[in-house]
Amino acid sequence: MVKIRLAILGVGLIGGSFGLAVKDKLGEKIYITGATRTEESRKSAEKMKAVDKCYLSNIEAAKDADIIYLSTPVLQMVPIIKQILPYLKQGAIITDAGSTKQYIANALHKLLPKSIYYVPAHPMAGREKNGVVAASKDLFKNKCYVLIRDKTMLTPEPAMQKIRGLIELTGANIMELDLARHDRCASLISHIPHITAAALVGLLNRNYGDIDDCIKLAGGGFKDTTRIASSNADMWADICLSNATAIINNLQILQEILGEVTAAIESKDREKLHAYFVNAKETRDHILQETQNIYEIE
Ligand SMILES: NC(=O)c1ccc[n+]([C@@H]2O[C@H](COP(=O)([O-])OP(=O)(O)OC[C@H]3O[C@@H](n4cnc5c(N)ncnc54)[C@H](O)[C@@H]3O)[C@@H](O)[C@H]2O)c1
Ligand SMILES: O=C(O)C(=O)C[C@]1(C(=O)O)C=C[C@@H](O)C=C1
Repeated sequence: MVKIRLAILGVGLIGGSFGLAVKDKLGEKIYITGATRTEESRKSAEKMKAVDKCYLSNIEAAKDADIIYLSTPVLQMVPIIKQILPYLKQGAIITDAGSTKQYIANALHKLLPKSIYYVPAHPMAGREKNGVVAASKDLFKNKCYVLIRDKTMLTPEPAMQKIRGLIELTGANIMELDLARHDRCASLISHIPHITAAALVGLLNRNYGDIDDCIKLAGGGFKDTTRIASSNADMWADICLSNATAIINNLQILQEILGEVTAAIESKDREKLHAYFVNAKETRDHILQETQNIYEIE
């Protein structure tokens, strides 16, 4: 039986969940190697059966692989490719789960020989917990998984289809986007919300004298808007630096919006404040209606 050989570099929440999902569907038809940085996570990855064999070396994990799945923080990915490139098989396909896409794609465009292919992708699913112990085979089920198709990329169609086929095994809904649109949209729908959630917690920190009473007061509002502030700092620092233009642009717009609200409160402009909340409610209700299927499943 011909086995697909998959290497997952960075077996954490996302890499571990991907391993569990494809192993669940392919069983003995796939052999999965993994790489982690610590002995503890190496052992956990094997114990959870997210991979068949886990190494503390990216080269060991990647050298015989047909497909390489990168799931480390974004800024680790290019150095890892440089490290493993001399050991990769001809025809190997690299894909990644990074939350930003232009930075990695531009770097790999310059780096990869014609015989190694790159298919950028991004699962729009996750949790505020990290590490393989938080992984689950159903993490991507019914969630959006972006596959990048971009005219600047020379990826052959069979390589695209191979990665599409693997992603389909996770039960995700695949959506195609180009690089620039992906990074713009991800900044709005994911990156700015994370930065803002952290800012709400930062605001509390700046009023530290009141923190005990604030926590006693906390209802759903704080919890609902700050769950994602518990996410992995390593991952988010890399996302901010690798999608800087879109993030800075949208943060400036957000500051303008907050400036308008501040001015409306200062000038006691009730009509403006009312319109601010009406617009937000209408837009969010519309979004919920559009994405009803996703929310019903949850
Ligand atoms: N968490 C989410 O919600 C989410 C969702 C979609 C995509 N992503 C992206 O997926 C990637 C992984 O995120 P995660 O949430 O799984 O993080 P994680 O911390 O759970 O896992 C990352 C793993 O990579 C390992 N690692 C880091 N540097 C390494 C290196 N140089 N060599 C080998 N292993 C290394 C870490 O030890 C860890 O096991 C990131 O690029 C992130 O942007 C995250
Ligand atoms: O649900 C969560 O905890 C997430 O934050 C997941 C989330 C998101 O913003 O939606 C976070 C980053 C990823 O790149 C993709 C998905």
